[in-house]
Formats: sequence, structure tokens, C-alpha cells
Amino acid sequence: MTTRKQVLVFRDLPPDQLARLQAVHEVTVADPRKPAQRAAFDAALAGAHGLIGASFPITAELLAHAPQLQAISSISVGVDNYDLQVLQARGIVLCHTPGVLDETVADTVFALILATCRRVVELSQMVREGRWSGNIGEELFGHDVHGKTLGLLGFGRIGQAVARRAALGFGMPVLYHARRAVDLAVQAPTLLGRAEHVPFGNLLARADIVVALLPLSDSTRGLVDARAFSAMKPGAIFVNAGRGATVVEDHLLAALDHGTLRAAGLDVFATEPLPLASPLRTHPRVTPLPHIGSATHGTRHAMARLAVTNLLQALAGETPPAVYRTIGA
Ligand SMILES: NC(=O)C1=CN([C@@H]2O[C@H](COP(=O)(O)OP(=O)(O)OC[C@H]3O[C@@H](n4cnc5c(N)ncnc54)[C@H](OP(=O)(O)O)[C@@H]3O)[C@@H](O)[C@H]2O)C=CC1
Ligand SMILES: O=CC(=O)O
Repeated sequence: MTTRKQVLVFRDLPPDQLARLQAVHEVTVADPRKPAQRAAFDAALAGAHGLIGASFPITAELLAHAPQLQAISSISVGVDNYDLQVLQARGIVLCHTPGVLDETVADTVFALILATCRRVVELSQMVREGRWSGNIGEELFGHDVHGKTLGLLGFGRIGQAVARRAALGFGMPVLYHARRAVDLAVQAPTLLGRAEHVPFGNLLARADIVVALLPLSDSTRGLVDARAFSAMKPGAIFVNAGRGATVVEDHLLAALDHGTLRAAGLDVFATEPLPLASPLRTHPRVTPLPHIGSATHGTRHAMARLAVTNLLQALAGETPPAVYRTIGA
């Protein structure tokens, strides 16, 4: 029988997944983002062997108050909320949820592509507000998605799921930029002959629709800046569903207002929730979403299930199914 350890759950889990943890370990549920639960979070952190949650920065300072910590299980694929250097130095295992959300996030990306190109939200709002008084004129027409060239910044699990929709469903030529080319014959045979690995500038110059699906790291922070926007085709559409801080938001606004960017669809922002004062919230040519890439009942449950399995196995000294690759590497 394994020794019961202390587990701190810092974001709500579905009841069946919480029960899996409680069957094996002593569990405290405390969300540090809720002021009323912050003291309970801090108290539990001091004795925690395992953490499970998401959407809260686990900083070096916070880790210094968790001397017993052995494993963190993030209910997300992105790991930018965790101080990777401290985790590596202390040998704390970090797990995440790759794979189970790819198709759902790709659906969300396509919703943003279609909404921005076809002005879905703006025109729906017109109907709701009783401003539909006749056939719409050319000034409200949209732009086709099918057949247009898609440029993907990031061509990992989710980028490839978006590429499949684009190439196979919408007849779109796909360009992608990543540091390494993907061997399509082995990793993505359905995209063989349909996706081209190109340098960053080449993609920006050729794509009608640019989609960023990049993790946030030192190499991607602020990558999409004024230079990048000015290199895009006149009338380009920009979608970001990776992380907000990979884009310089002031430069994005300038490209919309003073450049030639047609519209932007954004699921992620440098600061979340998006501050009320942010001009991105109300800009007429921005379609903002509240970071819902993976937010379906089925996918959020699959993420929670994988995250719980990761933590149970890590605390049992086994190799979890989804350890973030750089830890211990
Ligand atoms: N909006 C939402 O709700 C969600 C957002 N996400 C975000 O999407 C990101 C991607 O997820 P996923 O597809 O699973 O991740 P992967 O690790 O599978 O893919 C990441 C891709 O980015 C590329 N990349 C990384 N660094 C650079 C760089 N400096 N320059 C160019 N390309 C780079 C990688 O290629 P290479 O290493 O060869 O450069 C790879 O193609 C997550 O990290 C997360 O931030 C994820 C889920 C939901
Ligand atoms: O943004 C979501 C994630 O899973 O990462």
C-alpha cells in the first residue's frame, strides 16, 4: 500500500476525478485566485507533495514555500505558468495534458478564422440590435476562407490539427513556421504535399490568414511585433490561440488602426482576464474570446482525467503518461 501524501488542488476538478485523488491521498482544495481561499492555499502548500491545477503562476517564490514538493500536474498543455528552472534544479516532476485537447482547440481556431473572415459576430450583433433593415451592402461583405493560404506559426500537435482542417476541409494551401521541419511522411501523412515548411518572413509575406499556435518561451515572447505585422500581406487576418505574450499587443493594435491588417481573432491575451481598459476588448475588428480553446465538457474532463493520472503515477514513483519533456532531460 502506498503512503498517503498531501495533495493540493488549486483549480476545481470534476467530482469523479477529485474522488480518484481522495481515494489515495490527503487532499486540500484551495484556489489561490479566490481571496477567501488564499490562506488555505498557502497553508497547504507548506506540506504539499503534489500540486494539481492550472491558470495560476507557480513562481520561484511560491516554490520556495513548498519544501516537500515532488510533482506538479498542470491541467493544461502550456507550461509557461511554471518556473521550469527551479523545477529542474529541484527534480520536481512537471506533467501536462498534451494530445487530448488538440481537435477541440483546432475547432476553436477555425471558429475564429471563420468569424473574423466572415464578420460573423459583428453581423449577428447587427441583427440582434434591430439594425437589419435591408440587404447588406458591399461594405459589410466578408472574405472567403476556402482556398486562401493559411500560415501557421507553430506546427505541433494543435497546429497540425488546424492544418488538417484547412487543407482537407477548406482546400487551403498550408505554410508553417517552426524551428524544425516536420517529417510529414512519418508524423502527418495526410498533410504530405499539402504543408510547406518556410522561414518566418516568407510565411508572413505569403499567407492570407496567419495563425499563431506557439508556446510562450524566451524564444517566442514578443515574436509577432510591428515588423512581423508590416511584413504581412495587405488585408491579412491574424488569429492567436497560443499565448497572448507571443504578440506585442500595442503593435497589433497599430497594425489594425494604421497598418493593413484586416482583422484579428484572439483567444489569448498578455493579461487574462482581459482588463476592461484594454482597447482589444472593444476594437471593431477584433473578435475576442475568453481563452476557451479547450473549453468543451468532453475535453475539459479528458484533461482533468489525464492530469489526475499523471499526478497519481508521479507520486507513486512511476513514469506518468505525460511528463513535460524538459524536466530531468
Ligand atoms: N487557447 C487555448 O485554449 C490553448 C492554447 N494552447 C497553447 O498552444 C500551444 C501549443 O500547443 P501544442 O501544439 O500542443 O504544442 P507543441 O509543443 O506540440 O507545438 C509547439 C509548436 O511551436 C513550435 N515552436 C516552439 N518554439 C518556437 C519558436 N521559437 N519559433 C518557431 N516555432 C516554435 C514548435 O516547433 P519547434 O520546436 O520545431 O520550433 C512546434 O511546432 C501551447 O503551448 C499553449 O500555449 C494549448 C491549448 C489550449
Ligand atoms: O491554454 C491552455 C492550455 O492547455 O495550455
